[in-house]
Amino acid sequence: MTVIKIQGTNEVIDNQEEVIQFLQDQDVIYEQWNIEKLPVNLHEKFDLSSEEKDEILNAFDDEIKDISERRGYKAQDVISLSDLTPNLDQLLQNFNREHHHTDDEVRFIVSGHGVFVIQGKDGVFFEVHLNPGDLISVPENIRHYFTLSEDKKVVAVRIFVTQEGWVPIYKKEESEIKA
Ligand SMILES: CSCCC(=O)/C(O)=C/O
Ligand SMILES: [Fe+2]
Ligand code: NI
Repeated sequence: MTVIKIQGTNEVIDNQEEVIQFLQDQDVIYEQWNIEKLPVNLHEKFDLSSEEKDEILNAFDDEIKDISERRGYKAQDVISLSDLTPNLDQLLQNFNREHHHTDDEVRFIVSGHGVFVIQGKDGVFFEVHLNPGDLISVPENIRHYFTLSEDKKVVAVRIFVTQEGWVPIYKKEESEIKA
């Protein structure tokens, strides 16, 4: 179940229809893909060989092709973050710093959990708590950051237009900096 928490308030949205409506109002793409397509040997597996990463991409090939045709994405890969990941702390420190990208940021959660914290249209950040089978796209130029959940591990498919459009831009635009 995907849950949204509005930061700085006690507001939690856990009704799935309301979650979908909330994200749609924020122009955040949210989809659920059938996670049962993941081969059993890869369930909750975090130390992945490049062959196993390809197996994940193959398992969701139809869905990846479909969204790529709809949205113009050109490439995909698989990222795994867990205590087995070299430089996990450094990677998490970077993901955890507020930033934006010039392309949208598409992530499909395969195993584990993750939390995207996204700046809403009213300026208030909201947390999206994601589970296996959830796909999210943070819109281009929208400030956000990412953190792991309590299990501290995730496998995700990353789908993108270009590597350049996906570079994190940490600094805020001058116009966004309040005096
Ligand atoms: C779920 S993938 C890890 C987060 C990430 O790749 C990213 O770019 C966050 O902004
Ligand atoms: Fe990002
Ligand atoms: Ni769970």
